Amino acid sequence: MNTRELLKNKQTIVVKVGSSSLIHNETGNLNLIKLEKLVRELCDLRNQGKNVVLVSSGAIGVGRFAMGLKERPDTISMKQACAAVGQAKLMMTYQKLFAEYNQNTAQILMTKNTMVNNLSRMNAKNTFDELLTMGVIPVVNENDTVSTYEMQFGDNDTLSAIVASLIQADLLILLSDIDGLFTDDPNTNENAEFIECVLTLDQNLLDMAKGSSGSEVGTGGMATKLQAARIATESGTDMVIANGEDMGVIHKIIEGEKVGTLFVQHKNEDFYLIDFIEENL
Ligand SMILES: Nc1ncnc2c1ncn2[C@@H]1O[C@H](COP(=O)(O)OP(=O)(O)O)[C@@H](O)[C@H]1O
Ligand SMILES: N[C@@H](CCC(=O)OP(=O)(O)O)C(=O)O
Repeated sequence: MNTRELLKNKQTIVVKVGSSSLIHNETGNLNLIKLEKLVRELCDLRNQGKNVVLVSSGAIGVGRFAMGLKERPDTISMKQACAAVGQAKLMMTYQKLFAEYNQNTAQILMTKNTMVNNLSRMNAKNTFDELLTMGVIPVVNENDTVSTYEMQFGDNDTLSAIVASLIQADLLILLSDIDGLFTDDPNTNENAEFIECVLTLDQNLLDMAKGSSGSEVGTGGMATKLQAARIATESGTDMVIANGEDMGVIHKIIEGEKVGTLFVQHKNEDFYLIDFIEENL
């Protein structure tokens, strides 16, 4: 059986969706068609008996639109205020859409402290485990409203890999505005070539990922996605980066189709998530 075929057997799946996949670039408002399709795909995974966690960005972008801000907020307090407005709106929209399929959801907002503090981490893990046992889909985001630099993950690519590692998920899917990893940023280099599968994350590969985002609302570009790949694969979780333009890509991945870039897990017994967070984030 090839590596793609093995994705059919994944039982606990974390799906991360970036702001660029949820928000219309032209207007800054929510793309309800995409959200609706995302929700349908996730509910179908639940119908297949799989455990599902959604890590959703978009709080700051949605809040910015609601407040009528033309520019990206650049101060911490402005970002926090936008996130406070936007997270509530985002969650309200998710709950409405999930309710159409009778699917319960829960909101989990995390900071770096949630992970580095032993008690908080254990509480978070217990909550995830209990929710998944009850068939709920947790919707996770960074707690941007209270996060300042010292306690921030800073991007949801990293956060989603941390969540996948915490709950020992067997697959992490990052949905972005790009088909996967290329040899260079295809938005600036037309000769960039698509990479279908990555077995080893070496320096050569890390150098291909540029940090700047391709959209008005995204954060971190490809660099944070490769950092996520390191956390996931060393924790024993396969990871796929795919294009969220068509949310149908989720079932294609689970059916073993060759879409997106697959990073094959190679569990490293010497990889300690908390050490990694303290040393790198
Ligand atoms: N090597 C690379 N391969 C693919 N995309 C890259 C690469 N380097 C940089 N990028 C950029 O990363 C962007 C995706 O990241 P980002 O905008 O943060 O999306 P998201 O909101 O989905 O997290 C792409 O649109 C692309 O411009
Ligand atoms: N926590 C922030 C998003 C941070 C982030 O990583 O954004 P993205 O690059 O769009 O996944 C928010 O909800 O606006």
